[in-house]
Amino acid sequence: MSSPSDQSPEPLALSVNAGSSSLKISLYAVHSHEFVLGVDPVALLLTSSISNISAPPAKFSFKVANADGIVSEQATDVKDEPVDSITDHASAFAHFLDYLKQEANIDRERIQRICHRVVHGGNYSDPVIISDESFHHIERLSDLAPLHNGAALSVIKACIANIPSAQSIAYFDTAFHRPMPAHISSYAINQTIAKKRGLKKYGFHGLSYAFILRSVARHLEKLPSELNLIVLHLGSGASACAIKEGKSLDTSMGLTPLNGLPGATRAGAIDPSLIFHYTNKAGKITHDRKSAVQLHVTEAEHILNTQSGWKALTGTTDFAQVTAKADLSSDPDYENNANRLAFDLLIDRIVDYVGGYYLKLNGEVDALVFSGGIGERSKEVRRVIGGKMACLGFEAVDAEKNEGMDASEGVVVDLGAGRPDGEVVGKKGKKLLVCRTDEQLEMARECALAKKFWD
Ligand SMILES: Nc1ncnc2c1ncn2[C@@H]1O[C@H](COP(=O)(O)OP(=O)(O)O)[C@@H](O)[C@H]1O
Ligand SMILES: CC(=O)OP(=O)(O)O
Ligand SMILES: [Mg+2]
Repeated sequence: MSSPSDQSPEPLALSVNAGSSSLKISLYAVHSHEFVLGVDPVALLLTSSISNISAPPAKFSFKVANADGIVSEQATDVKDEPVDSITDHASAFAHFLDYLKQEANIDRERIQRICHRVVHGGNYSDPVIISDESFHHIERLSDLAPLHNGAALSVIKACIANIPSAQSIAYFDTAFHRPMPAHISSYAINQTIAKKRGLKKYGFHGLSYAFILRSVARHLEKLPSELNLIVLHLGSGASACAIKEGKSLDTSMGLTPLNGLPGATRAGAIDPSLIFHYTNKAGKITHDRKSAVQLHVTEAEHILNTQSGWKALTGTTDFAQVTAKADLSSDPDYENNANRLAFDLLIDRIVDYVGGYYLKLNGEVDALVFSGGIGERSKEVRRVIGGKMACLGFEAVDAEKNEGMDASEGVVVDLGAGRPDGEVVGKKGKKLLVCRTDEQLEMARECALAKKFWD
């Protein structure tokens, strides 16, 4: 096991990203609190991920960065080690802390700030220091993000207990979407009830979209406020976002992260009446004993959040396996190949959003960006979606760049091969990009630059 190269007395910031089926944790040295264009105020020391938390055995990875803050694909630390003792986000974090203590030469006392990705922040628009009040605010929103907020709170509790020297700060996925105009974020329901109960589109994956916007702006040498993008964040939970002049215009998730694109265990958008025909217990409250907080979710929400998506269609939550068995080179046989049905269904739903967002942006789109585990790794999804974009004037997918994506370097990779008519788009727009999103870095960066959190 290599040791982190950082032995300087700079403060450290830990960033924790509790996803629906994963926990991703990165540790950074904080170099500066000043904004300098193109320079990161933090440097990565190590990163760890625990995946498959909802489809055991969970898999643990732990990698130490080199002196340039880069984790190479060849890093020899732990990779995808199955760990039976990990059954939820709290035990995943405990495993990480044990590992940090035993294997990495890090003094926990040096960790001064811990940034937590909290998926639902309601009307909070800025990050908040964890206090009794903010903790309870996040707890009250747990029913609106049943796979997420409780998991984040369990890790926040573990940090308060095990790293008492550090201050915990919550960063919200919903914050990025606060600028959405009311005619887009409102549902066509009674507005008195909607306002009283906060029933509107909040949108999620906002930390990822903020990171992608900044990274693509850097890549295209433009200001974020000059960019119109359609971004696909395709992971265990999947969403799309239309970004207009650097602000969220629309996104596919809604009041909760259930709406929109289907995911590993989530149905995505359905006719809301469907669930009452699926089960006659739809309205019954279920008590999820595994959840770290008391959840009041209905059987309907339980089924649509945890018993649907790729898991229901194919039996696996891993889209790589779905793709491998989809037999993409033959005509579809949906009756006999559930994997092909799942693959084509995802493509169909992505096309719905991309087409709609293209019109909402008046066809003025700088780039379509793929991100998340599926967007960054599935050459098949990128090839098929990329192919469909050509009719809108996007560059064609360069097959070699697309196939070689895993081995390529950089945060943003351009897949474009010029227009089919031979015109090379260059910096004019309608590019096909992949962005290796990093919610942990987004939080650590924002934290380092927020002087109010360091006074
Ligand atoms: N080569 C691949 N092809 C298609 N999908 C992949 C591939 N590798 C990983 N994935 C998918 O990416 C998902 C994880 O995405 P990620 O964004 O890391 O998840 P999370 O939502 O937990 O943060 C996995 O569940 C798997 O379905
Ligand atoms: C909001 C959401 O679904 O997040 P994740 O994909 O990390 O589960
Ligand atoms: Mg995620």
